Amino acid sequence: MDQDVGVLARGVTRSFGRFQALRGMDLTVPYGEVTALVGANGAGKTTLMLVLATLLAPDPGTAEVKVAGYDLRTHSALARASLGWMPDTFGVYDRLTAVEYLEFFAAAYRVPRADAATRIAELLERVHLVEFARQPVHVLSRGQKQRLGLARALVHRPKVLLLDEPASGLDPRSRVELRDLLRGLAAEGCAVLVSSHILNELEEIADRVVLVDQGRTAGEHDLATLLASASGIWRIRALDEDALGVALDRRSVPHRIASGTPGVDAGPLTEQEAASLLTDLVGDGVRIVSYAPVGGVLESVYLAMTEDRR
Ligand SMILES: Nc1ncnc2c1ncn2[C@@H]1O[C@H](COP(=O)(O)OP(=O)(O)OP(=O)(O)O)[C@@H](O)[C@H]1O
Repeated sequence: MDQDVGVLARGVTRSFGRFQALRGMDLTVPYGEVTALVGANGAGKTTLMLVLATLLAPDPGTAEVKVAGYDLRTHSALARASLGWMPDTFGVYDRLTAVEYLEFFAAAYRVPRADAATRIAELLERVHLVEFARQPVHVLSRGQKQRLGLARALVHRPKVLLLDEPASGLDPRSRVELRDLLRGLAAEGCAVLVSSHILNELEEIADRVVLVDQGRTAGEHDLATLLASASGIWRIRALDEDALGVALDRRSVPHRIASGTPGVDAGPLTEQEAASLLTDLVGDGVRIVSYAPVGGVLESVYLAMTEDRR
């Protein structure tokens, strides 16, 4: 059964001196899905990623930690060969061209020379860096370097992909492309783990979300279930807001005027309730201009989780 998931971690602990950064982290990253790692600054996301990438040893008390079916404590070289890693900040060798940079990593991962050239051309295409193929890496912008880093992580066709804050330096178009790329890799069977603070975007990328808090896993959720079960406030704008207020009163839906922006905030409502209410309001003849949850679901869950630390 262990072989069937990309990452299986149970009770992972890791200390730096007396400070326990990971206090029992649990995580499953299935193949064919994108799993999001979400948590506040200092929650332990990067530390966990470094452990999974075989760059940091877990403490001896760790119960279980496997990547691609390999126990990291006994078979870390095999695990490393099966995983692609993209750190949040990474060095590039400035004097190399983009192609030379990828050739270097292809050789390090022992990709056969004959395959490497085709693979590199395909990857440059995939991350939209074809025109920079022969340019030295130092001319690339931050976002372009990040895309090169992603190509580097994919050069040996890893089964497990670990990405720490991959969207942080990307412009909106590149983020959409990253999202499509990650969804594509998952569809091809890859197990993808991604950490990010851009919660609304994670909602579109991820199938599952793992919430981490102060070095522990606070919850593992299927995102569709989380979205369906979460109750939130919905901001509604109508051409005639008085008519909207009357209709909401008649249906006993709690609501108030939105502060600092046009519209009415109604709820809390689940997605199901919100969908039914929209149908009812349209049936009542209220002309709706916009209708959307205030903030995302992940954002609400995240804020609730971190509230006591403000
Ligand atoms: N090498 C280290 N030495 C000492 N403490 C460390 C070290 N690396 C991380 N820590 C501590 O471990 C905790 C977790 O850090 P980590 O970088 O994993 O958090 P994070 O969830 O990735 O945060 P962020 O969202 O800010 O990137 C922090 O309190 C940090 O100060």
